[in-house]
Amino acid sequence: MLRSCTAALRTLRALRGRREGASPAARDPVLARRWFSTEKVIPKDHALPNPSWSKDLRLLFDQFMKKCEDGSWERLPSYKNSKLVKEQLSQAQLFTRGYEDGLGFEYVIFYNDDEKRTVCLFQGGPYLQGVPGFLHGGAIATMIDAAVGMCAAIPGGIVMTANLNINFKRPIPLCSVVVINSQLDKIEGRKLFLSCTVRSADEKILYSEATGLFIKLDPEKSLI
Ligand SMILES: CCCCCCCCCCCCCC(=O)SCCNC(=O)CCNC(=O)[C@H](O)C(C)(C)COP(=O)(O)OP(=O)(O)OC[C@H]1O[C@@H](n2cnc3c(N)ncnc32)[C@H](O)[C@@H]1OP(=O)(O)O
Repeated sequence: MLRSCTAALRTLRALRGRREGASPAARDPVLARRWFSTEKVIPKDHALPNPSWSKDLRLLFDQFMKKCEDGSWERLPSYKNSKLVKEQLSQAQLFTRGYEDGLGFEYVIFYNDDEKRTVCLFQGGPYLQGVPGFLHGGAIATMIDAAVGMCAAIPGGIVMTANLNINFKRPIPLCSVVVINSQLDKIEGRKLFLSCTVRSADEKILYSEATGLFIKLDPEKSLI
């Protein structure tokens, strides 16, 4: 936990240095290599380990990657930008991917098609603080929405959250790793009903429980 916070703060210090006119490369060669690479820019898959990931997150990631080997689970890639956005919205980014590595939402989602469920491994960084030392409830809700939404979107296609009901049972320590288990419970026409739990990496602490209703968009209806 301490190491991941340290890595996140290193990024933060380098960014501050950049604002103040100092070269991040001079301050941090690791960041410099990452930022000033001459390689062709290709969309970055953010659902892969980076140096801000804690040992706990790496360990769980490796365990799930092993489960992917027989095809029962698959890792879902994740990108900041969507090709769907129009030119004037070219700065649009997926909310959960708008932070430098380690400062905000670090996560990866795995999907099991037979069981219609996802497991999201999530490490909330220092920019997501609410009560000092703990994650902000809105950040937890965001991550639940994204994880449960993904579980709905794979079978449902383009869906939107109509209702999300969360019970926050225990505060989540900042920079710790939690496991968000989401399950598709029922489909009724365009309505997808899901539930989820948020637990500590060792599964001993139940932090939050939630239920969600997602609606498959009707192509005949306009959103506005
Ligand atoms: C492949 C995709 C990739 C995506 C990648 C990125 C994923 C990242 C994931 C990020 C995830 C982030 C996700 C986000 O951030 S989504 C952003 C937050 N959500 C919104 O902004 C949604 C706003 N709401 C709407 O636009 C509309 O209300 C929607 C589209 C949801 C439904 O309007 P629509 O006109 O289409 O449907 P309808 O009104 O005919 O209703 C249909 C049925 O549903 C029932 N109903 C409706 N609402 C409720 C309710 N609140 N409780 C109980 N029931 C409700 C209704 O009674 C009816 O039932 P029935 O009469 O048929 O029995």
